[in-house]
Amino acid sequence: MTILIEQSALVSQVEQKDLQKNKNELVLDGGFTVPKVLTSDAFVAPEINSFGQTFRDYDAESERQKTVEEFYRLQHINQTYDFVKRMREEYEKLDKAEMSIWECCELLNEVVDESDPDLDEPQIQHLLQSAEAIRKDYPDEDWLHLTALIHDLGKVLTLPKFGELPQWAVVGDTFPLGCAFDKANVHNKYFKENADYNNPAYNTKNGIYSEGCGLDNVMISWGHDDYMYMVAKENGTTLPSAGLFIIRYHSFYPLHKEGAYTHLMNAEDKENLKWLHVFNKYDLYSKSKVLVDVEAVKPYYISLIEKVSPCISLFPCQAEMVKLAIFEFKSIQDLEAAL
Ligand SMILES: O[C@H]1[C@H](O)[C@@H](O)[C@H](O)[C@@H](O)[C@H]1O
Ligand SMILES: [Fe+2]
Ligand SMILES: [Fe+2]
Repeated sequence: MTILIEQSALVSQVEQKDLQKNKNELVLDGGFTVPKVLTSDAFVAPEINSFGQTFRDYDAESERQKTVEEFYRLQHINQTYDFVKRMREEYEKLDKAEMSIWECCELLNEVVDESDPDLDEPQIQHLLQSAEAIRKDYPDEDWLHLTALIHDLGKVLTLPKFGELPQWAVVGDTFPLGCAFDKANVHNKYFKENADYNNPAYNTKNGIYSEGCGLDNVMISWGHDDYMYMVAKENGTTLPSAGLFIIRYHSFYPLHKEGAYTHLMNAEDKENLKWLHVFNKYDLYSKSKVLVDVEAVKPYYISLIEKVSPCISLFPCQAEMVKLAIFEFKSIQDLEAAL
């Protein structure tokens, strides 16, 4: 996906020095500032989710609780250092299929995320709910709208055409491998059954890493975050590094919400984390049973996509997909026909 972000998106904010004292403004170390526009239409984060619980309550009795806990049991047992290494190698191959970003969004009509206690709607709704929410408060930051729109696109990995990976290999919070599992991870008791748990090379605070090594050097559990980051990089994206950081680490709740594993971050990670904190509010609290009218907002997102990227290359992992990948697919229909 080639995403061209107008330089002015960030630079123009420098001129807004007179707003710098406004507490609704994000001030970055580089001197860039991004005002949050407060209008009567501002996004208001709800206190409870659609199931009557507080958000991200993994123990509250609800219709989702058992499914979600079983998801984390499987995720914590199966995501090992070796597994992540294998998945990265598999997806780093340049085999590709092409489709438009919007076509890819529509595929998420078929995906419901089993790890999520707050939402059981098709994921296309989540993409649009989060993008619409962030758009309300940051109307001029189109790179943020786009980041929200694509941040969970990697969940297509659960679909047959993309390898039909089990949910534990695609969704849920992420965590590092190669160092000790932190208690800040939800349902962390299931790590005891992970093959890495008793490996002395991996079960100390730093494990195979050194303090401040930077998250880029850390093996994080495999899923839609890292996959989408890879897709964006391979497609030569020009999204700002904060956008890429959001895509890559938005599920790393133990770090961005609980402050665990922060000793692995470097200075650039710390800078980008500010943006992830901004983004997280819209990612989490926009989850709702009040659905976005897809057809009504489609023209805006199509124009946004056209502005930045007409098509996106995705990396399938199944053997038959790899064979087919020597062709360039212009649309999902072509892909289906070839299958
Ligand atoms: O259940 C959710 C969902 O899978 C999100 O897409 C992910 O980013 C979150 O971290 C996770 O808690
Ligand atoms: Fe996500
Ligand atoms: Fe999300």
